[in-house]
Amino acid sequence: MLDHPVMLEASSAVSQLATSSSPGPHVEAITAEKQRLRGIWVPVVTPFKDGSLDVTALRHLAQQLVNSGVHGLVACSTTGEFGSLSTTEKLTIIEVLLEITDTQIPVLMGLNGFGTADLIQQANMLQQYDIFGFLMAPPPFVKPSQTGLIRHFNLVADSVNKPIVLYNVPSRCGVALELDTLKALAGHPHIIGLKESSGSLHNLVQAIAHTPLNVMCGDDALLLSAMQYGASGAISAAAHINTDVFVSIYELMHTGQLAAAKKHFTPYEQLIALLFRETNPAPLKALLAHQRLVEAELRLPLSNVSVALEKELVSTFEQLAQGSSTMR
Ligand SMILES: O=C(O)C1=N[C@H](C(=O)O)C[C@H](O)C1
Repeated sequence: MLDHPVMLEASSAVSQLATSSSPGPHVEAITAEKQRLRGIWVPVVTPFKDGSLDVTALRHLAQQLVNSGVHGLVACSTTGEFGSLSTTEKLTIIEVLLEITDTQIPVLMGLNGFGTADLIQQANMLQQYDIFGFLMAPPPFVKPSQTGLIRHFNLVADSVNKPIVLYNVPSRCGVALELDTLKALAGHPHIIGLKESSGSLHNLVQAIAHTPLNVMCGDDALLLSAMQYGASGAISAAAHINTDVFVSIYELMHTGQLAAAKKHFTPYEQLIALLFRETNPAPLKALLAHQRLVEAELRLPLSNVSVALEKELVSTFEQLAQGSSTMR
């Protein structure tokens, strides 16, 4: 792969950056951006129709999320089926989300790949867009050591002039970002946050207590507990559904109204469990298709949920809709 001229360039950038780690003049701006990493951020599903990117549905869905008061959007994350998207499709998605948010709401971009040099190259191309920053997990399948991860993330962070939000999701990556690794990475001026999706409240609390990172809950079922312990908000796939309710829950928690937040959140617990019973985003797409927001179409190897789960999702959603007139 390194024979390609662009890859050679990126590889030499890696060697140069390995010895330097000086923050640039944009560091103060990045510190200000940290204030924006809060609230309910939605990792937007990628709508497909007859095998192609459904730009009309994406535009409509994004507009609906913005109208519902969401604090940020994430493009091309796990929920966005990044692994099945071409570079051209990723750029179209970014363009659509930036057009709809019109600089009013930050858009984070999933930065995914296997090798450091490749990620640096991708990041340099993507940062020409007016995105907020990058959401970055450890490379899946590779299982680097924690030392390797620290060098990897620092080199990518050195090469960009935008914020990076780390993404701890060992179930998908095969390796965790351990606390000492987070502490080390938090020293980089561009690394401002963590999406904690290990499913462990303990890990989330440790990251909040021992690092300066803004910690976003990445496990929808833990939203309330995470915020009780000081999470800045959530990057929540479930918040595609009745987004305004999730925004209200965040606002209530943010203002210390736990009982009221609980009253809103409890009815959603069953729906959240169903949304993750089969691999996200298949259940979510089934429910969004029921709402006629997207087609129930995924790209292989992801496939549609079972008929039984689809029925359960729809009936749980309808029950929520019936109860919502009193809750909203
Ligand atoms: O794509 C995301 O961002 C999220 N992905 C998680 C997953 O699919 O494992 C779930 C979380 O709600 C957000």
